[in-house]
Formats: sequence, structure tokens, C-alpha cells
Amino acid sequence: MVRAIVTDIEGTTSSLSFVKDVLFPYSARHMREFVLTHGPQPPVRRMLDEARELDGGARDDAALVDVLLRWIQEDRKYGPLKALQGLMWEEGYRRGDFQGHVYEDAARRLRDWHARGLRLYVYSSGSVQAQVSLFRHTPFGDLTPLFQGHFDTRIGGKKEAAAYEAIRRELGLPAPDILFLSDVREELDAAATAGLRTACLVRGEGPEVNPGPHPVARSFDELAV
Ligand SMILES: CSCCC(=O)C(=O)COP(=O)(O)O
Ligand SMILES: [Mg+2]
Repeated sequence: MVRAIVTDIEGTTSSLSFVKDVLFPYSARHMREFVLTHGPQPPVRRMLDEARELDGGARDDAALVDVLLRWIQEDRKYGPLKALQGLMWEEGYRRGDFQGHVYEDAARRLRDWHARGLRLYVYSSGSVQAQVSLFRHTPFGDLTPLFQGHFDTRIGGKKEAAAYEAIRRELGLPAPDILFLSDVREELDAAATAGLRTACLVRGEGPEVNPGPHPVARSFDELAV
């Protein structure tokens, strides 16, 4: 029996184009000014130092911004980049520059599952802060009360079975009681290796999705939960 659902965001609850065409360009446009303005603040400084370490070069902030902009273009899922983006996006949501895109079927079924007592979690490469901001500012209102917890890549990479084992331990449930939803075959393979149930969302947006052996759903309405 499914007792908990862990969901990906991009391509699953939310459209690829919102992330690629709204969020990523927004963070690219604001990166330089954000680093100059907030760089001296200790939490931002730590993120910048981590980014510098990852890049391997002792660069100044101006050069580091160029590295961060390249990482955005290359869709790198690096922790410090994701943490910086999360802070910038929170400003964007607060200013009303955009709202968090969530498919109508996802918002409705998440509410339904929550009302039925299922435990709901998010696992995304976006930072926990970015996840909370997105679900707090949706056209369907604040969806954050639906979730019992959030995971980002601090628990491990989304294509690594160990990350799903760690999530299972955190949830304290047998693996077959947990359903993981994603639009990426390798993420689903990793979750299945850890013993979780899986379903592949095929939203019909972007490149063709190869679901492999995973059950396919075109929307949350097609999930048998
Ligand atoms: C929290 S929304 C932004 C998601 C993001 O930054 C990203 O790289 C997409 O990651 P996902 O694991 O949701 O595919
Ligand atoms: Mg995804």
C-alpha cells in the first residue's frame, strides 16, 4: 500500500518550460547584481566559497559570476548554484515577477492525497528553499502545508540509489510503501533499485521521455493511488 509519495518538480508537478524559460533566465539576469549586493553576507559568502571550491580556481567574484552563468547554461545541479538560485527566486516570487508553475492536476491530486492522509514529500535538484518558494506562490495558493518534508541534493544525487535509501530511512517506511514520481528514467531506475515504487510522468513537453519499465502517467489523474 502506498503511504508516502515523493515527487520531483521539473517535468512532474511543474512544467519544464517554467524552469528553463522563466526561472533559469531570471537567475542568470540577476546573478551579477545579486552577488555584488549580497556577496558580503555570511550565508551567501559561504555559497560563493563553495562554488569557487567546486570550480577549482581562486577567482574573484566577478570571474566567479561568469562561472555561475556558465553552470546555469549547462544545467549543472551543483549545490551552491542551486542555493544561490533559490535565494534569487524567492526575491522574484515576493516581488510578483512570476508565480510557481504547478499543473492543475498535480495541485488537485496533492490536495486529495493529503486529505486522505498520505504523506507527501518533494525531492528536487532545486534547493529546499527554492522548492518551498515555488509551492508557496502558485496560482492555486500556498501548497506548502501539503508537504511533510523536502529533500534536495544534500541527501544525494537524484540518479543514485543511495539517495533514495537515505530518503526511505528518513521517512521510516518500508521501501514498497513509498511511490516516487519523476519524468527522468535514470532517477526512476535509482529509486527502483532502492526498492521504491515508481511512476514516470510523460507530460508531452520537451524531448521524448523514455520510461523504461516504469508505469507511465500523462498526468497525476492517471496515477492509481
Ligand atoms: C525548485 S524549482 C527549480 C528546479 C531546479 O532548479 C532544477 O534544476 C530542476 O530540478 P528537478 O530535480 O526538479 O528536475
Ligand atoms: Mg524532473
